[in-house]
Amino acid sequence: MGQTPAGRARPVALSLAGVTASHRTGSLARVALAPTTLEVHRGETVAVIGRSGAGKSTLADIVLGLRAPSNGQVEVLGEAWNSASRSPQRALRHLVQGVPQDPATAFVPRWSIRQNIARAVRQLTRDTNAEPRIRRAADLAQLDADLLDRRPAEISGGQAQRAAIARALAVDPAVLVADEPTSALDPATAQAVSAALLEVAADAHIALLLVTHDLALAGRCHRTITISAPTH
Ligand SMILES: Nc1ncnc2c1ncn2[C@@H]1O[C@H](COP(=O)(O)OP(=O)(O)OP(=O)(O)O)[C@@H](O)[C@H]1O
Repeated sequence: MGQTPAGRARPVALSLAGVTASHRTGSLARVALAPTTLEVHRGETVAVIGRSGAGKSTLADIVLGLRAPSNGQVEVLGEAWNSASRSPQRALRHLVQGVPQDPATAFVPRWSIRQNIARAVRQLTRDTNAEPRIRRAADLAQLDADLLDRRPAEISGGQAQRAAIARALAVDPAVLVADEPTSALDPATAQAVSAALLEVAADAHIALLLVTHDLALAGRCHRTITISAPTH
């Protein structure tokens, strides 16, 4: 258990120990992430900054379970989550959710936002009654409930990003990974969506890993870690 800045003890949601990654191009393996060790508690917001190419998105993908690390372990709520020899177990998948740069990638275009979120709930939890989860998640993400019956293309970019946050929240994650989630939005909308994300993490006791180039936004997180490009 650790102390959050609010002073309350909260469990560790995400733990990385000596995690590295390399990308293979043909026969050449190139180190993409220098050894990274990190703990994030429930309700804690951590900004991930660093130069272009330093490995921030690689780190985000490893935490999301989208790629395996070369070395080291990732644990979620104390359970083995991702390593070179163990990919994420299906039963734990709901625990780590992503908020993508482009919310369109989170949704099936021909379905309403409600149907999209209901599908995520069905696939990732055993809950057969998605509606209360959808309403709570929309409320937390500050998404107007009237927009739930529209298709992704029928809402604005900022609303779509709130819908993507709601989709992630509906399955009750312990960890949220947002990789430059507001880079496609105008400054005022980006500001509002970022504020909503930080509030969500606190309100739903979620560990937030926020990859950003925006130092002002990083300054509003509890903590910032800097990823440095690996030395070859
Ligand atoms: N699919 C890939 N195949 C080969 N190399 C890759 C691949 N994706 C990323 N890399 C390399 O891995 C390193 C880390 O890339 P990554 O995308 O994680 O950086 P980043 O810090 O997120 O950069 P940015 O801020 O520009 O988004 C870079 O050297 C990049 O060129």
